[in-house]
Formats: sequence, structure tokens, C-alpha cells
Amino acid sequence: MEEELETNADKEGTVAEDNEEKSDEEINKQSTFSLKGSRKLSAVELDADECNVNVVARIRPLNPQEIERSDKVATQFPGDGAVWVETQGKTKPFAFHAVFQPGCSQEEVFKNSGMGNLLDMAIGGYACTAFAYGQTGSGKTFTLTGPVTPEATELTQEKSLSDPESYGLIQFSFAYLMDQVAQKSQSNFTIKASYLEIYNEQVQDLLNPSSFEAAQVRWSKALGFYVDNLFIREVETLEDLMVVLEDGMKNRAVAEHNMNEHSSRSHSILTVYLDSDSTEENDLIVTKHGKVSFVDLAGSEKVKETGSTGETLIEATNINRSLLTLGNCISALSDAKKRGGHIPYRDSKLTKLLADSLGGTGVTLMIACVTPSSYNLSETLNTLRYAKRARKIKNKPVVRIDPREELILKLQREMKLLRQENHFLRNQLEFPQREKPRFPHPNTADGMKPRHDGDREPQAPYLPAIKANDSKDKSPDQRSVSDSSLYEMLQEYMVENEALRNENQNLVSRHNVNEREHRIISSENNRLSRKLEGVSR
Ligand SMILES: Nc1ncnc2c1ncn2[C@@H]1O[C@H](COP(=O)(O)OP(=O)(O)OP(=O)(O)O)[C@@H](O)[C@H]1O
Repeated sequence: MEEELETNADKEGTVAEDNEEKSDEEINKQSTFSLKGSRKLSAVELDADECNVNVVARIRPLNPQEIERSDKVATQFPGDGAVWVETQGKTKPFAFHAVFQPGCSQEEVFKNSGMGNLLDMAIGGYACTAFAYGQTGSGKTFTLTGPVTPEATELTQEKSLSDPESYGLIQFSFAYLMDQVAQKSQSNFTIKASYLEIYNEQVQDLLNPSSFEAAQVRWSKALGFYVDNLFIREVETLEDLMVVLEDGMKNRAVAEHNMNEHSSRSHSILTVYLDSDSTEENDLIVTKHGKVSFVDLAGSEKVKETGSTGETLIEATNINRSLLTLGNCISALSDAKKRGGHIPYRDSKLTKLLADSLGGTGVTLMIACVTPSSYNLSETLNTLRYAKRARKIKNKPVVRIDPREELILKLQREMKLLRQENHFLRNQLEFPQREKPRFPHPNTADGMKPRHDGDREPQAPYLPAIKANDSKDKSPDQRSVSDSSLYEMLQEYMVENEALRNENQNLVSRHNVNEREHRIISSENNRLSRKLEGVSR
């Protein structure tokens, strides 16, 4: 059974599209991880701005089958992130963050798709996703992993390492990540990777084929949707990451049909986890849990064209069904009126696992892949319409840190503001500054935080640095002591600042009364002086 991916919303969308062009520039501006802009990630931002999904389009060259059929080319490239599609004598314009024409190299796509910024954000602690979307045979796997066929997967490790010609976005990203991580040696990175596929609505662990029993997708408040018992491999070098890619690709479900000799029959998700320590205020060390997922979706297919039968027909039905759910989620999320309502994430495993990337707390890049051939016009228009809609999806990225560390960091920041206010109020009232720390420093005889020569700032109370593992080593009692101490300090500051504020206000009003009295007395004095002058005369 062929499932039609175009919903009513799509059909209506063709009319609406022409009027939507104006907002493209606005959307570009709103994107936190734009192609040009680079985002500062020096400190943990607990509440980042909203940003749109970044969308680029890639148009592959005509394939031998299309050339042999003498297919017309339906796409034009006027520049500036635009692609025009010829349909029934009319030109349909689409605009994206970037458009890659048929001749573009893999490296150009990597450099100009915003992938570098996405990876920087993953290093900075955000959950990032790059996913390739498009009909079967449109170049999704080629874009992500390069021209690698299942028979030649050994190339991914040996040849790819020395031959960037065979790289896809994933290999370029691996090299970029390892390079950046090496430059940030002080952040103490731990890198891990997992690789799974969703085949016929079952999750399979591609790095643990012996347990080829479907893994379960679960939900928790802290993690959102996640795959239970997924094998996560620790990696240290670029070669280790290449081996993860190679191992996973060998186990991926691939089959041949009329439109693609090596068609992916599953959606695959390769995730690189980047845990890093960062030193925040008062020497507090927090561990950021960034990650980047590369999602190679199976392509939508018209089974009349692909000639799928038997097993491949069942696969096609499952692929189309889950892509339909993805399309419904994208449609709902891109509509400002529906965004706050029900989003059907739970209707497929794919949308559950992409929930955080679409309308959630992650940062997302979508690569829409299409053919230039007029033979597949309706599929091309469909892909570009969804891509256009995806640009309107708003995410609210947050740095992923442990909730307890996040709380401590928030308290510390609140305390810093109170401390500054305290300092300011004391200055105004000409009170002496606080001197003694509340906590003895563990490494100094006098319990004071060690200071550099010439450092004349008022001494701030020392807060003990809390490492992620510290909490594991401490008994619950000890943990609650340090947490409650923080609360106590915060409480004390708040009470003291409140008292200082009151005192300040009293002084201000007393000052006003004095001024008034001064004015009255002065004018009385003037009056008396004048009287006295009159008497003397
Ligand atoms: N930009 C490109 N340049 C050259 N060849 C390409 C390009 N994109 C795709 N191809 C070729 O087109 C064919 C189909 O590509 P690919 O397998 O990546 O498609 P797909 O979208 O992943 O398909 P499916 O959804 O069926 O898995 C492959 O032989 C691939 O090498």
C-alpha cells in the first residue's frame, strides 16, 4: 500500500507559501546558530534564547538512470540561499539558509551548512542534531557518510582517514570535533558514541548486533525520550570514531530497489556524547553533557516507482508511516496556532527520539536532499515544502548539566548578585565590608581562599567547588550539609540585604527630613536677619 505523504496542510501550503517569503529573513535573524554568527559559549547559559531550526537544501546531480531517461532539470539557482522549481510552467521559489547545487563538494557542504557552529554548540553542552530528509535516492546517505556502499564499508576507516574525497558530513564532523576537543584540553572531555537504527518500528542497537532484540524507547522527566540499555562505546581518537561509523554501517539494513541500489531501509541515529568539565563562578566545576546526533532518515518512496514487493514493501510502508508522523509534527510545530497544542511525537519511535530536536531544548540542522529531475517533481516539492516549514520550528536550547549542579549554579549566581548589592549598600552607608569567610578553605591554614598578590578586592566568602563525582563520594548527610549551607548563606545575604535596604531607606528619608528642616531654618534665619537689620536701622 502506498502512503501519500502530502497532507491537506501541504496542499494549502502552496498558496500560503508565496506570501511567506518576507518572513524568511526574519527567521534567518532569529536563528541562534546562524551560518555567519558565532555564539559565545564561555559560560554555562541556563536560559538561552529561542532559535529556529537551521535548514539547508542539497540538490544532487542527475543520476545515470535520469540521464538515460532524458529527464528535464526542474531546478534553478538564483543565488542567496534560493532554489526555484519549475512546475507546470510556473516557477516556485524556496529560500533556505544555504542551497548546495549539484556540483558542490562534500567539504563545501560541511563548511557552509552551519555544521561547524552546530558542533561548537555540542562541545558547549547543547544537544544538537543534524538530520537528512528527502525521497529515496536523493542523496541523504551520500551527504552524511560519503559515497560508501555496504560492500566497501572498510573504506570508512582506512581510506576515509587519508582521503577526504570519501568523507561525508559525519567524517568531517568527527575530524572537527576531535580537533576542537584537543585544543580544549583543560576541559577534560570524555567522548562516547552510540549508533542505532529504527527498522520496521523496532529499535536495533547497531553497535551490539548480538543483542539483536529490539531496544525499548522510554521516557523520563529528566531525560525525555531515550533508548533503554543502548550500548555506548567510549572513544579516544578519530580512528575510534571512524570504527564506530564503520561497525554501525555494516549492520544497517540496506536493500536494492528501482530507484536506489543501496537504499537505507531504516532510520539511523549516530550520536557522539561530549561530557566536559567547566569551571564556573567560585571555582564550581560543572559537567556539561553535550551531544551531536547524525540522523540518516530512510527516504519516502512511491512504491509504484520503486517496485517494492514483499519485505521491501513492508519496510516502505513503515518508512512512509513514520515519515508521515514526522511531517505531521513538523506541520504542527511550524504553525504558531498549533505549536502550543498536542504534537504527535508519540505516534512513532522516530518522532519520539527527535522530540527534543524539533520544538525542544536542542539545536537542529536539517539537510533537505532532492533530485533536480522533473520526473520526481511532486516528491521534490514535498521535501522542499516540509523543509520550508521546518524553518519555522522554534527550539529553546539549554545547556545540559546535572539538575543538582544546575541548582547550585543558580544559587551561586543569585548569591553573587546579592553580594554585589550588599557591597554597594555597605558602600553607600559607609559600613565596613564583610571580611571573614563563612566556610574555612580546605587548603589554607587561615581558612581563607588563596589570593594573588596585589588582589585588593573585598574577600568573598569561599564556596567549596563541587565536582560531579564529589556528590557520589559523599554521604547523603554530607551532601545535604553543603546544599543547606548554600541555602543558609543565601538566606543570610537576603536578610542582611533586606535590613541594609531598610536602613538605607530610613537614612534617605531622614536625610530628606533634615533637608526640609534645614530649608525652613534657613528661611527663618533670613527672615530674622532682615528683621534685625530693620531694628538696627
Ligand atoms: N551529491 C551527490 N553527488 C554524486 N552522487 C550522489 C550525490 N548524492 C547522491 N549520489 C548518488 O546517488 C545515489 C543515491 O544516494 P543515497 O543512497 O545517498 O540516497 P538516499 O537518499 O540515502 O536514498 P535512500 O533513502 O534510499 O537510502 C548513490 O549512488 C549516491 O552515490
